[in-house]
Amino acid sequence: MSSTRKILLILGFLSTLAVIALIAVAVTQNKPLPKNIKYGIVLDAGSSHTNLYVYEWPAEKENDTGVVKQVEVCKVEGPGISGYSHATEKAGPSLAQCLQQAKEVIPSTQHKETPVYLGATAGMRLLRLENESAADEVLSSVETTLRLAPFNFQGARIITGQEEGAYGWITINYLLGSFKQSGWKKLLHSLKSTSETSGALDLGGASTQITFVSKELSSESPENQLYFRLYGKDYQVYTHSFLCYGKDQALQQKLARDLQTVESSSLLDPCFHRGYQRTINISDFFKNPCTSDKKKQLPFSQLYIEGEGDYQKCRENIQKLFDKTNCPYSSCSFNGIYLPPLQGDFGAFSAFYFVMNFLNLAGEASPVPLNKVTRTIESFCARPWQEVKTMYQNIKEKYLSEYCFSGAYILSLLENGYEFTEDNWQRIHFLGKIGSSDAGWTLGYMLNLTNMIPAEEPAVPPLSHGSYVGLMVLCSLVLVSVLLFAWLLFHKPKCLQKGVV
Ligand SMILES: Nc1ccn([C@@H]2O[C@H](COP(=O)(O)OP(=O)(O)OP(=O)(O)O)[C@@H](O)[C@H]2O)c(=O)n1
Ligand SMILES: [Ca+2]
Repeated sequence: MSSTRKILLILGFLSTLAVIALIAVAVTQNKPLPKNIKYGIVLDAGSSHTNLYVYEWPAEKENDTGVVKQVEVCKVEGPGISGYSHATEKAGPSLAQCLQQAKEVIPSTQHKETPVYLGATAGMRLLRLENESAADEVLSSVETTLRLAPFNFQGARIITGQEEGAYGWITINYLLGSFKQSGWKKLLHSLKSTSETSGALDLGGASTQITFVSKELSSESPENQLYFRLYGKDYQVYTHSFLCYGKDQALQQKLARDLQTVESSSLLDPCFHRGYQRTINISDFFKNPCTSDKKKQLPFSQLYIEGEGDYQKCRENIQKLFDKTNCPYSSCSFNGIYLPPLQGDFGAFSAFYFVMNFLNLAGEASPVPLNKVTRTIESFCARPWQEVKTMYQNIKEKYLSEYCFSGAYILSLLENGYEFTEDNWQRIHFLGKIGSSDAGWTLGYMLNLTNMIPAEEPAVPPLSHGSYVGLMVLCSLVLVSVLLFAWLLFHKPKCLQKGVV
């Protein structure tokens, strides 16, 4: 064997060894470390009920988008915390069972470091207007209970309508991955220019929020304008929260209007099914800040409501809740509130979803056209109460009896209030969950308070661990093949040489 051949053989052998070593190091050195999971708890103290959410995320990926997910939701028994205004000391203890559930989900070694937040929404905003000291007592009762839990208490407060709108928008766009793409996805998205955000529509029991990115640069109404810098991008967002326009309070407002013209203590209501009856107490009715301006002395203390099941009449009745007469801006939704032109897709959640989902109109696969939605709600309202009740025996009577009103109210709010049309109706997507997480303001609230959404894009390697190892292996294999090929080409072994028999 010639000396050059020997050197080549050694070189070939050494490079094969080097490649094997390289692959071994790449695979072992970059093996992901065992997952270090963090947890966070948010209580959504809504007007109709309280939900406790447990979120988890890998500690080392805290600043990435889309890594936080909901692992548990617990529905607190009984009314929302604002419902404890006559027994404020009972508000806190009502949360005990769900806190116990959170203790079981989160490993006990991590209880102390797990932040817990409580945000109260429109029910408590109303209670604060009606009876401030009762609202304070309710909040201090829930604070006492939360401080006694083994978690890291971070506060219990009434959030503003603006915050509620903004955090709902952050939640859905975080979960939909609209904020940030990394690596190849980012390149693909910038080519397709699809990195748009979705607007957020939230319908609660006592308030409703509309939030979306608006191109209208000059802000006519600064209180509706929010600026965010998220993952290195600026967002100009419009938001408004309508107190008293959640579905329960809208019904109260409608009834308060009806009460202005009733002649006796019984009322024929087109928004309830034929055969349905309900009694309301007049004494408490006008204490509510949503109805107090319609206060009227009546010669009876109870109102007997009887359903009529007439969708068209119900729509006309509800439409009166949206005052379109005065607009001090270039454009308005209703009640003189600024609304820039609607833009982009919208995610509609909470009662928007509960109601449309019940009516099979959420259109999870593809949006249901507006005329079909109208026809469906119209025929649902026309069904007699006995028939509806028999058909849906496992649905709470309170919810079931109001789906006709709610369907008509949702259409009225979207069509008359915000002026969605047949065309852009298709851009509304009714959604309950995105992945495993509920759509709502709680996730966005936690992301903000734990500083998990950076203003600037974090410096991340362009390739994921898997792609990096894959590329290493591929390059190494190519290298070995080239070397082997070169060796074979220049130093054909005897057995491959022509003429050797
Ligand atoms: N399966 C369900 C669940 C809830 N609801 C109704 O939907 C409304 C809104 O519920 P939710 O979004 O939970 O409101 P809250 O958060 O309690 O109210 P707010 O946000 O205004 O404080 C309530 O009237 C509730 O009765 C319903 O019709 N069907
Ligand atoms: Ca809510």
